[in-house]
Amino acid sequence: MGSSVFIDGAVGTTGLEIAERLGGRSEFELVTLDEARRKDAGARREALNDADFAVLCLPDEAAREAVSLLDPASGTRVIDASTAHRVAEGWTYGFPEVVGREAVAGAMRVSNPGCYSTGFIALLAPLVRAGLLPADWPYTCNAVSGYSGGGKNLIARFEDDPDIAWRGYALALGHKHVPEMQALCALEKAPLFTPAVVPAHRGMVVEVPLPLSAMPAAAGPDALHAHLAAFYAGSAVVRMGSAPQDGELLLRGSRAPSDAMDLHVFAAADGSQARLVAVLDNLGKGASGAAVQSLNLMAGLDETAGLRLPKK
Ligand SMILES: NC(=O)C1=CN([C@@H]2O[C@H](COP(=O)(O)OP(=O)(O)OC[C@H]3O[C@@H](n4cnc5c(N)ncnc54)[C@H](OP(=O)(O)O)[C@@H]3O)[C@@H](O)[C@H]2O)C=CC1
Ligand SMILES: CC(=O)N[C@@H](CCC(=O)OP(=O)(O)O)C(=O)O
Repeated sequence: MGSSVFIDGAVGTTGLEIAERLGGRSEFELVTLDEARRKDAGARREALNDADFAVLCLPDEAAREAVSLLDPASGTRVIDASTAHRVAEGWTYGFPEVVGREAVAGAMRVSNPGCYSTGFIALLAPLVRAGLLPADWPYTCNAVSGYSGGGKNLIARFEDDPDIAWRGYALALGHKHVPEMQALCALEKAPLFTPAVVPAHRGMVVEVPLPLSAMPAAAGPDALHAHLAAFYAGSAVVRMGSAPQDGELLLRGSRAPSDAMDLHVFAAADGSQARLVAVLDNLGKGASGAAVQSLNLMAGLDETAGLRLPKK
């Protein structure tokens, strides 16, 4: 029999997609609670402590509660999809390509990265750590997400009001992903992050514009591209994207679900400016795909088992 996996929040957007990726796999035995008991603290406590792995697909408060229901002696290993433990002590950040596969494989507590943070960290962390971009620069990050990134409530909002063409938010800055973006990239200053939602169900584009000629100690675009390509050479999930046709990058509303992430380095011909761009699925590498990748590693399996990795 496979390892038991309890999904707390199994009927939510992220939970359903994790269950889909685990369904039919003999290495795991899925445990969920029925409708009458799924929010019952006693039933959740029992399921959490009985499972080999618990995957929390809950709002932050409910995720904190789930952790408080765990008996440390139970040995249950946890993956939390919420923001609650991303920079918390004792938690491993579930981005194996960046923190190391062994760190995730051996962890008891793994915090799944935020969707926007996944794109930002994939682009910047290797470059800043290698000294190809400065750690003390005030970076900006512009991003758009499909509305499933906001879970059931935002899905309902966009489906009820098809007239919304663009929704800017976090207008007072300080979006909840900023602390993990700053910490994982070892940045001295918090990035200025401007997220927005577009009327597509899934998919996202995360961009870091770089005024290279104004930045002290910044490498040129070719060196940035070469370093990212080498850094992710061993990954089937994070890839360098192919050059867009006709000079445009499109996010299609009909995009199929994907657990891959494609990175691009676009640059001015004279190398004075560049745009680092990550294209991913908020429900794929941005949430459920990332959780399954970490779960695979924690269970000692091939990290890509059960993932949806389309050709470029
Ligand atoms: N959607 C995305 O693209 C991403 C989501 N995440 C994170 O993943 C987590 C889940 O998000 P998402 O799936 O989108 O959200 P949803 O709102 O779609 O689902 C959350 C689920 O949790 C259930 N729930 C709430 N409180 C409790 C409780 N006390 N006990 C048991 N179940 C509870 C909800 O129940 P009910 O159905 O009754 O409301 C709902 O089914 C969040 O922390 C989110 O920020 C992270 C990255 C990307
Ligand atoms: C479009 C949208 O609303 N996106 C969510 C982030 C989704 C995500 O990554 O969730 P957690 O960090 O909560 O786990 C937001 O900006 O709050």
